[in-house]
Amino acid sequence: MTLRFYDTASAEVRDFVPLEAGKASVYYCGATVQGMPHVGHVRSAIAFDQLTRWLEYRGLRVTVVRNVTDIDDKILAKSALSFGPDWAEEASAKAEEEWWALAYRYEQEFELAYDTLGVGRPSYEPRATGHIPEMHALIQRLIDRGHAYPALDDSGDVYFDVRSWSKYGSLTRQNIDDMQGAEDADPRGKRDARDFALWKGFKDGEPTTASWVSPWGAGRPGWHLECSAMATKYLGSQFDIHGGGLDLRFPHHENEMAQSQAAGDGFANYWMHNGMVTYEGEKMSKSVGNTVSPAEMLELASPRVVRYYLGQAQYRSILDYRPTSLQEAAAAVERVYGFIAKASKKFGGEFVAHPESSPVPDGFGSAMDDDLNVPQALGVLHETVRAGNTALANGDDAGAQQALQSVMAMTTVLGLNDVRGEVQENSGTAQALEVLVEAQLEARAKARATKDWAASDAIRDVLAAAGIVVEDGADGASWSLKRD
Ligand SMILES: Nc1ncnc2c1ncn2[C@@H]1O[C@H](COP(=O)(O)OP(=O)(O)OP(=O)(O)O)[C@@H](O)[C@H]1O
Ligand SMILES: [Zn+2]
Repeated sequence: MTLRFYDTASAEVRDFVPLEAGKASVYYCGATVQGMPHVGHVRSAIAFDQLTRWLEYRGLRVTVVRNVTDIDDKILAKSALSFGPDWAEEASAKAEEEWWALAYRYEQEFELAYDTLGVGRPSYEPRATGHIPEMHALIQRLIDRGHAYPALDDSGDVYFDVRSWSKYGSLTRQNIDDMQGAEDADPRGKRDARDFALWKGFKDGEPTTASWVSPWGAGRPGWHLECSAMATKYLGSQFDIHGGGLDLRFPHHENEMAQSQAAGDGFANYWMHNGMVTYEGEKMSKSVGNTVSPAEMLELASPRVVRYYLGQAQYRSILDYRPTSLQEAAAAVERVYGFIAKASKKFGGEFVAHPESSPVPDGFGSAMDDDLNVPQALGVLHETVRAGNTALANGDDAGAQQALQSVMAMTTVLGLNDVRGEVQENSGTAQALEVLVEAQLEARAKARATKDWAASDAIRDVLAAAGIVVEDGADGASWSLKRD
């Protein structure tokens, strides 16, 4: 079996051949921490979390770097607003908030959303502000090779010279003359309006804390440069996969690729881009104001349902948000976890204790190998659940146990068992709950045997109040946790 991914740079699905056998290095663009996360951001992180988990499942040792862009025009502008009369940010925001405090506050909101929804922590999460020397070194290499120049005016900026790099535009297959100008600086200081800022000279009125000394004068780095410097610092001058949302393909990734390759680095071998979460057809975006935050979605559904919903489409497709889609996801999760609960109660925790050591079905594996075809993989998951339920109903213990192990392996590799705030089927909490509820059900059975209906109903009410549903069947009472 071969892993294959769609590579945006070559516009084709390519066999994945890592630079170093048995290893994979992945960099994907993290958040510009200028505001609250929305579920579009989280979908991106879930897509690359699925990639990481799948590479690991296939036996690769994966190094993942996801940056935090903690210095940026938008962060400074938001902080400046907090000092000015127009301040009208979210009620929770403190007035007069320094840019670095604002960035850190939002960084933590992103971390909380990632953790709640089971996005594994990367191997490392560099902040742009911690890598200024590496950025200077990259600018210097570009100047030395004739691909960058200090601004022609006195702004103190340094620009990448797009005309000096013949491959400029190759990631997005654009002709340089058809491209828009870069809007990050006054065009009077540039050789070409498309030249983009590597370094932004300090301007009056900006906070001095957002300024670093450099050979070209005080200032701060440009966004594109930040990612190039951080990716190569940790993953080397050439690495396997660079990821991010499709909206970043141009100009961000085009510029990253141009400046890194012009500096002499091989840079990314594969470029992978997740599709957008849209709301009524339009990209969910802070600037459009059509966002749904993870916290809002988590009021409508449990973390596992939200994770399922955001991760169920193939990562390159558009996910158009409709509130009813959460109900469909909830029903799917209910089917899968209803089976896990029933079967693990019957066969005990050992069948779900080490899901990572059980293999996934072949059909699931080949779907994931094929550019992470999650919808097809989920088809196999649901088929296995159906087969497991049939086996349970027919008293086919071996078949049901096998289905249970497969289902645990599949849900684990999809990250559905790492969400926060759900009782994990294989945890000590689940086992303790099992013992306590069974004791209650035994007491209830005794009460019923002596026709003490008041006592039996009282036990049922206590369990119901704790969110436990009791069902009486031919084989006695069974219980389950009430789900969304
Ligand atoms: N609506 C969306 N759907 C899917 N991925 C998204 C969406 N919006 C942003 N992303 C991705 O999330 C990651 C972090 O994004 P970043 O902080 O740069 O946000 P952004 O694009 O500036 O968001 P916004 O447009 O809301 O300001 C990037 O990989 C980006 O492509
Ligand atoms: Zn980036």
